Amino acid sequence: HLNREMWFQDFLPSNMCPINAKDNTFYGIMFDAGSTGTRIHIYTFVQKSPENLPELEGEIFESVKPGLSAYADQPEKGAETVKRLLDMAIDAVPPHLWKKTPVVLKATAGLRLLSEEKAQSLLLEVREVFEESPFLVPEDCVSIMDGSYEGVLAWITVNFLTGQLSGQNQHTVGTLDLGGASTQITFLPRFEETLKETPGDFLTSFEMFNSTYKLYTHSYLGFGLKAARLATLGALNVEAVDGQMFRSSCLPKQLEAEWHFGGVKYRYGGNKEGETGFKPCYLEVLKVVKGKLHQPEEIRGRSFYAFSYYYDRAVDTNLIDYEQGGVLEVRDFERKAEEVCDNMERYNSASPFLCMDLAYITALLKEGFGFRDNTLLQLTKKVNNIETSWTLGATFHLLQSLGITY
Ligand SMILES: O=c1[nH]cnc2c1ncn2[C@@H]1O[C@H](COP(=O)(O)OP(=O)(O)O)[C@@H](O)[C@H]1O
Ligand SMILES: [Ca+2]
Repeated sequence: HLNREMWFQDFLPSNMCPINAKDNTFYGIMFDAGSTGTRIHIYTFVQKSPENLPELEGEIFESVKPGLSAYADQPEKGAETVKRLLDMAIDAVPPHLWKKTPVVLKATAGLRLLSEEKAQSLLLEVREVFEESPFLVPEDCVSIMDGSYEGVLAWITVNFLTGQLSGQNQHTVGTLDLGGASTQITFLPRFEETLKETPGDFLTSFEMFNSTYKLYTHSYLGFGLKAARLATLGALNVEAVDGQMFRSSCLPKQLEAEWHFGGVKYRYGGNKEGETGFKPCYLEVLKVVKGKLHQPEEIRGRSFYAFSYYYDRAVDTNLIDYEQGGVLEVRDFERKAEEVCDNMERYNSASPFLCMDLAYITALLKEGFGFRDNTLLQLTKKVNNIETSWTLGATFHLLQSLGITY
């Protein structure tokens, strides 16, 4: 369970407090070592006077691909990618504040799936990079984050940015994060019934503004979009993948190609002789999710914020605008999956996995979590120009635990 500190009361969304003079600026650096990429988030906070609350002023964001787990056998090279991103922070943070600016890296599903030994040697190399930097390096500066934190911290970010964690009328929103290797669902249950019928390890409590929030949250390892591709192909947890050809009705008939994920090379292709298209494809992806996820009744009637690969695939298929995002219904993903899967030749300039990805997203939402066709999804990349990522929630926690904010 999360600790029950009240770490939010010192922060207000910057749009709620007009910014005047920058009397006192401070920074926090959070690295997201995701399964498909490594990202740096450099947050700027302004504390105008001791009695005023610090405000989140802005963010500098940069990312590199692939993620650390692709360097499982070359940890030093992996750490080098982190170093290059950290050099950005050297430029962004004024020298006199370097020593007061904490830097932390949290890894998610990519490293969770590696062997303990390989993951630890990667983290060790990153730690050395941090220790050689001029920044404040806390004791626990590099780690693999627990999946339940990932969901809760993203929920905090979104609800903080939308102003739901302050003031009276709090209408918190649930969050859906679809990563490469894992996926998270998080919401604040409104009904006693939900708490009763939910397994204990899906509930996480914490306190803020003198209220205790008991969140429903779960991270499904192996249910991220890229892990789901492997599962659909039947290549997940297969010992000797070398040379083996994995085929699917979700891929263009004539396709034969190679794909690298998590340091492993996979050969995959279409159903040359057999069926292709939405119907057979949906049956394939259904096997990956059916009966594998907990379905809280309450989410059927609620709307959710969705980001990461939900956002990316909606952009790729023109369901939403890249800059604006937008509101979709679950059935919009299904319609688009049908359109793409039944016309793969027309979409062959896009990723060969587009049909599989859309079919999987549809199956995950409908058959996995149990959402309705008309459940509303707010697709969001940024709120007030800040990335919707667990990293902001993690930075609040970090600053509070270091006593940088009171
Ligand atoms: O800061 C961010 N802003 C927006 N999207 C992000 C951010 N960080 C990660 N993503 C999205 O997350 C997805 C990749 O997931 P990731 O590599 O984090 O896998 P994981 O969460 O399973 O470890 C991509 O869709 C990527 O665009
Ligand atoms: Ca992620």
